[in-house]
Amino acid sequence: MAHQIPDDGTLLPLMEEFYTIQGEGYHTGKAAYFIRLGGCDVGCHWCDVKESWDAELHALTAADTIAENASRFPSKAVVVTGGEPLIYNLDYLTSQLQQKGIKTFIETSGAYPLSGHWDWICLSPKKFKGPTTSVAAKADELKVIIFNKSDFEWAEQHAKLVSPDCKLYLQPEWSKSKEMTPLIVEYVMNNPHWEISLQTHKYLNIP
Ligand SMILES: C[S@@+](CC[C@H](N)C(=O)[O-])C[C@H]1O[C@@H](n2cnc3c(N)ncnc32)[C@H](O)[C@@H]1O
Ligand SMILES: Nc1nc2[nH]cc(C(=O)O)c2c(=O)[nH]1
Ligand code: SF4
Ligand SMILES: [Mg+2]
Repeated sequence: MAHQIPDDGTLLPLMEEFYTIQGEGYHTGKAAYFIRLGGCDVGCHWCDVKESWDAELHALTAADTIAENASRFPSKAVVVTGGEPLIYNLDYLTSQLQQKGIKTFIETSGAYPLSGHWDWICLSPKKFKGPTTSVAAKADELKVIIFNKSDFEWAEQHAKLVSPDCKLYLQPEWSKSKEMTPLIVEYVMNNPHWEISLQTHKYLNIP
C-alpha cells in the first residue's frame, strides 16, 4: 500500500458512506449509517464490492469527520464494512462514534485481528483467508455465504469456533441464489439452530 495510513486509526480510506436499511442478518430491516472502508486482500471471487479492494483508490478521510457525518442521521446505529475493515485500527473511530451515543456494528471476514469497540460483530468467514480466533470468540453473529453444497459442512466447522450464544445464519451467494436458496431452506428446517439471511436490500433496490 503506497497510502501512508497512520496506525492510530485517525485517518481511514473511505470508499463510501450512506444511510440505508441493514439488509442482512440479525439486524435486517433496521435503519443504519454505513461506512465502507477501502482495502481487502481476501479475494472472494464472488465478492459484490470488488471496487473496494484497492485501498489506494479511496481517499484518506479523518475518522472525526466520518463520526460527525454519521451523527447527523436519525438512526444512532453505524455499520462499519468494506472492503475488510479490520485491516485498520478501528479503536479511534469506534470510540468517537460511541461517545456520540451511536451503536457500532461491524461486518467482517475476521481475516485480521480484532480492533475497535463493538456493540455487534457480524463474522462472515471466508475459505480464502480464514478468521482469527480473536474475532471468532467475540462474534455475535456468524453469517456463512453458501456458494455450493460443500459450504454447509464448512459452515458447521465454523459454528464450532464461535461462542454458544452466537446467532447462526446461512446466506445464499447472490449469483447462485436460485440454486442454493432451496437447499438452504431444507437445511434450516432440518438444522434449526441455523436461520436464513437474505440480502434484502438487493430485492428492495436500495444501497
Ligand atoms: C462485501 S462484505 C464486506 C465486509 C467483509 N469483508 C466481509 O466479507 O464480511 C459484506 C458482506 O457481504 C457478503 N457478501 C459479499 N459478496 C456477496 C455475494 N455475492 N453474495 C452474498 N453475500 C455476499 C459478505 O460475506 C459479507 O457478509
Ligand atoms: N443495505 C445493505 N445492508 C448491508 N449489510 C451488509 C452490507 C455490506 O456490504 O457489508 C450491506 C449493504 O451493502 N447494504
Ligand atoms: S472478504 Fe469481504 S470485501 Fe473482501 S473479497 Fe471477501 S466479501 Fe469482498
Ligand atoms: Mg453489501
